[in-house]
Amino acid sequence: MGKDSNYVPLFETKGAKGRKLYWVYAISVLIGILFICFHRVNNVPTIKGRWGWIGLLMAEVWYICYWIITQSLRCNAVYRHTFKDRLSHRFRDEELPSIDIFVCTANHVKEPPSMVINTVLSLMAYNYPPQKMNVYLSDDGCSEFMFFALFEASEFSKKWLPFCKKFKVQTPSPAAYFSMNNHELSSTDEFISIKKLYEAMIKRIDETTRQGHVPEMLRKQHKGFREWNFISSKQDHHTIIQILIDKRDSSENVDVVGQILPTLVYLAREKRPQHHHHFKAGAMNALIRVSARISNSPIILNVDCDMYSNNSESVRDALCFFLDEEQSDGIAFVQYPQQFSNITKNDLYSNSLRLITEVELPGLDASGGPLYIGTGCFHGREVLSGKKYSKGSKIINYNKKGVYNKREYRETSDMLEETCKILASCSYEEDTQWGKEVGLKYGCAVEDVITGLAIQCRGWKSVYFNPERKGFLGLAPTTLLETLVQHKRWAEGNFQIFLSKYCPFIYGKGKIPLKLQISYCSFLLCAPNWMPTLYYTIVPSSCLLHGISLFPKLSSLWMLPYAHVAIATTTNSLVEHLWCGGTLKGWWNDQRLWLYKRLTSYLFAFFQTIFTLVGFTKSGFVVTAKGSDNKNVTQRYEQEIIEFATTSSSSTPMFYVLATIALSNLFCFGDVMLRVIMDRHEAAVIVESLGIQILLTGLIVVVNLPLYEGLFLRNDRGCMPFAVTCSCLVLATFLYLLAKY
Ligand SMILES: O=c1ccn([C@@H]2O[C@H](COP(=O)(O)OP(=O)(O)O[C@H]3O[C@H](CO)[C@@H](O)[C@H](O)[C@H]3O)[C@@H](O)[C@H]2O)c(=O)[nH]1
Ligand SMILES: [Mn+2]
Repeated sequence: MGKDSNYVPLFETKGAKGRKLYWVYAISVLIGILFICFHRVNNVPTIKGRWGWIGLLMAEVWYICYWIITQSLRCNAVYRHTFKDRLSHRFRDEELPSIDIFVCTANHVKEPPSMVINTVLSLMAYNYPPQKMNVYLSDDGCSEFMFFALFEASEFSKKWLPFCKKFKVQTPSPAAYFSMNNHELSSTDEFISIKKLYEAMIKRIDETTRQGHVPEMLRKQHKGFREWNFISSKQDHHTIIQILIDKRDSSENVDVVGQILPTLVYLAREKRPQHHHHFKAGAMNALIRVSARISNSPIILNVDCDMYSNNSESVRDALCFFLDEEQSDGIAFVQYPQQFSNITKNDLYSNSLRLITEVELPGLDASGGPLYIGTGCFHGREVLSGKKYSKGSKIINYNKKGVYNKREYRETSDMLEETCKILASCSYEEDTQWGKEVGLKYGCAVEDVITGLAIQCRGWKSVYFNPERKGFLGLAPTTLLETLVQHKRWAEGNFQIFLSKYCPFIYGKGKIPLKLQISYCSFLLCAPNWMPTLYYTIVPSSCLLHGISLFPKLSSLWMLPYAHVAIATTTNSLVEHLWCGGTLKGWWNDQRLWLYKRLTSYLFAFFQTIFTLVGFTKSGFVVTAKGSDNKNVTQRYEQEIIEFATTSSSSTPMFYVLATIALSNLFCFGDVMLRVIMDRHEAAVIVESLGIQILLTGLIVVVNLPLYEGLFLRNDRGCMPFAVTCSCLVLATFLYLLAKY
C-alpha cells in the first residue's frame, strides 16, 4: 500500500496555549535582572565588603545565565495524542511488528524479586498479540532468588494473563491490582482464587529470599538452578541464560485457556573482575545482542525493574508514532515520563519530577525531541544499534506490513541458550564499537541521556508521550539520603557529558537545533549551581555580623528590581507547581530540596566529575533502593517526617554540609535579631540597610526548621546521627566565632 489520499493520521501534535502571558513574565524578569546587574556593577564598595559584593555579582551572573538557558525549555511546548482505534483498523494483529521488552535489575536486596516480577507480569499483560512479545530480564546481581522468582512468575502468568484479558484489567501489576480498594470483582470466585495464588507465590519468593537459599525441592523444578552450582561470586561468573517460556514451543507454553504466552528470558551476563561491566549500559547492550538472536524485534522497550506498566495500551500508543504513514519519518524513540506510585501527598523529597513531566519534557518535545531518560522508552532496534538517519528513514516501514521479524530458529532452546552465552560474554565486546558507536554508550553515569543525544545527532527525532492514564509507575527514593545520592549521580553524569566531546554545543553543532542544544545544557549544567548557592547561603548571612550591607537599602529605589525579580520568579514557580498538580506545602518542600540538592548532590557531583576527568577516581553507579524494608522508615516517609538517619557512613558528608550551613545561618540570624531587639535606636538603621540580608538568612532558617528538629528535638530513629549533631555544632560555632571576631 503506497501513500494514499485517504491517509488518516495515527497521532496528532498540539501546541501549548497561553504562552503570551509567560513571555510577559519572562521579559519583565529579564528587565529586572538587567537593572540588578547595572546596580551591582556601578556600586561596588571601595573597602568594606568589596569582595563579598564582587562574589555576589558573580553568583548572580551565573544565575542569570542559567536562568536564560532554562527559558529554552519553556518558550514552547507540544502535546501528543494518539488514535489507537485507527491503528487497529489499519493493521491486523498479524501485521503488527513484534516487540522486545527489556527489564534491568541489579541487586536483589535493593530491588526485591517480588517487586521485579510484578513489573515483568505487568509487561507480559499488554494488550498486544502475545506471539509478538518477548520479555527479557537482565539480572546484574546474578541472583538465584531472582531466577526463582521469575520462574514462579512464568508459572503464575499462565493464570494471570487470561484473568487480565477476561476482565480487562487496567492495572496489570498484581501487587498494584490487589492493593486497590473498591473492586467490582472482589467477591467473585475467580478473583479470590487468583489472589490466593498470587499471595502464596509471593510468600514463597519472600521466604526463600529471606532464608538465603532456594530449597533443594524447589530447585528440582527447573534445570536452570544447576547453573548456580558453579558460581562462587557475583562479580566473577559465566553467563546464565534461561529461556523460561519459549513461545515457539506452542504445545507447552500456553496459558490455561490455550493462548500462547510471550517469550520470557532470564539473563545474567558474564562478569569478570578484569573486565568493566559498565553498569546498566553494559546490561542493555548484552540484551540487545541476545535478543537479536532470539527474537530480533524491530521495537525495543526498556524499563527499570521497579517501573511496572500501568496502562495495557502503551505498546499500541507507541506504535501510533512509529507506524504513521506520513509523520513517522525519522522518529527514533518514544519516551514516556518517569512517574511514581509512592509519592506522598506533599511530595516530601520533591521526587515526583512534576515540573519535568508536565513542563520541561513537552518543552523539549517542541525543540526537537525529549531526552532519553532511561526507562519507559520505546526504541527502534536499528537506531539503537547505531544506524544513521537518511531521508525518509522510518523505524518500521509502513509498506512492508507484517514482514518484520520473520526470524525463526529451528534450534532447540537449549542450543539457542548456548549460542547466546557467547553474545553476553565479557570478551565479546573487545575491539568492537559496542559502547561507542553501537548500543548504549559507556563511561557516563547517565548512559541514557548521552545515548539519546547521540541518536539525535545522527539525525533522528524523538517524541514525548504523556497519556492521561499513566504508562509506567515506579518507586521513588524514600529517604533524604537516597534522594540526594540519586541526584548526585544524575548531576555527575550530566556534567560529565558537558565536559566531554559530547558537549551539545560541539558535538551537536549543525546536527540538532540550537534550541535543543541549549535545552540539553539546562540539564547538563545543573552541577555548577552549587557554587553560587553555597555563596548565597554563607556570605550574606556572615556579613550580617559586621553590618556589611550587600544589597540596596530598603528605602532605595534600587530595591524595586530585586523585589520584582524575587516576587515574580517565586510566584511563577508556585503557580507552575500548583498547575502541575502539587500542593502549597509540596512547593515549600520543593524549595528545601532545591537548596539541599545544590548544597550537596551538585557539590559532590561537581568534584567527582572533575576528579574522574583528571583520573583520580572512577565514576560508579549506586543503585537506588526501591522502598525500604524497615517499617519505621516507611512509616516516617508516609507521615512526611524527613529521614536523617544513615546506614552507610560514607554518605554522611552530605549531612555534615547541610547541618553546618543550617546552624551557621541560625547563629547569624540569632545574632542580628538579638541586636535589633536589644538596641531600639540601632534597630531601624540595621533593618534599613540589612533588610534583604536578614530576610534571606531568615528564609534559610525557616526552610531548615525540619533539620533543626532532626538535630535537637526529635528522638525517633530517623533523627540526625549523634556524631553529626555534635561535630556540626562545634564546627558551626567555630565558624560563627571566626566570622564575628
Ligand atoms: O549495574 C547496574 C546498575 C543498575 N542497573 C539497573 O538500572 C536501573 C536504574 O537504576 P536505579 O538505581 O533505579 O537508578 P535511577 O536513578 O532510578 O534510574 C534513572 O537514571 C539512570 C541513569 O542514572 C537510568 O539508567 C535509569 O533508566 C533511570 O530510570 C535499575 O533497573 C537497575 O537495576 C543495572 O542493570 N546494572
Ligand atoms: Mn529507579
